[in-house]
Amino acid sequence: MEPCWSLVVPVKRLTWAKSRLAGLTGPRRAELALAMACDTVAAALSCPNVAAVFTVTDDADAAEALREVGSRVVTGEPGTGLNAALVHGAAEAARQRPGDGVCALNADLPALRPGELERALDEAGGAGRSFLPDAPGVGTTLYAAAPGAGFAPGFGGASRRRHSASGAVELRHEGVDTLRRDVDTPADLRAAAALGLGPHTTKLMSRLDP
Ligand SMILES: Nc1nc2c(ncn2[C@@H]2O[C@H](COP(=O)(O)OP(=O)(O)OP(=O)(O)O)[C@@H](O)[C@H]2O)c(=O)[nH]1
Ligand SMILES: C=C(OP(=O)(O)O)C(=O)O
Repeated sequence: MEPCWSLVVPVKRLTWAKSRLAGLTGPRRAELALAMACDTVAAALSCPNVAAVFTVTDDADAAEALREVGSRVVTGEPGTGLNAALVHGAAEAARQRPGDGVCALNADLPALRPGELERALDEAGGAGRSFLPDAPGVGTTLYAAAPGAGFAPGFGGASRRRHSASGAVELRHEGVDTLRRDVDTPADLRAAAALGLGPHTTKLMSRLDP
């Protein structure tokens, strides 16, 4: 099958990222945020229906590493938060790959398996605008706009309810555990580890103090 999705993956400046993990990793928090982003991007790029991954970041260190794993880095976001950064990335994706569906994917999915993303995107292709709630069922890990559908993400806080109220279709929950398993807290990281972390995060975790 021809790849038909452009993914937009937002990566916050590393010094501000993953504040809820500060207690676990101390000064390694930024490295952990970047390792999880690299695993997310690498898994997404292995997905047969993903044509390109656009990472949106104004962090120079993150940009270098994210380029190395194969993403196209988009800089110059407005600086007004996550949804504005996603819209900025989606505009660049549409410029470079007109005709693709555009899908926002959080960068904190270190256990992501390409087959799960492939299945969700296949379903999203027939749904106009769609989304997948995170594992706790409050937030969102993926928001997709099929070709021709408007891209209007509403991430932040209780975004599952917001996306649902906007008329976006909630995708099936079955068989997509790694796609829903975002990592904000130490407990989330343990849950992701139980699913199987990607190589960047695994390598970093092995260096962290017990
Ligand atoms: N480019 C960009 N990415 C963002 C921004 N805010 C959040 N993100 C990204 O959006 C996704 C979800 O982010 P959050 O969970 O809200 O923030 P976080 O830094 O991951 O974690 P906390 O500090 O614990 O809130 C992650 O991939 C972040 O890197 C932003 O303003 N710009
Ligand atoms: C921004 C979101 O992610 P998180 O739960 O990681 O803050 C969200 O779920 O809308």
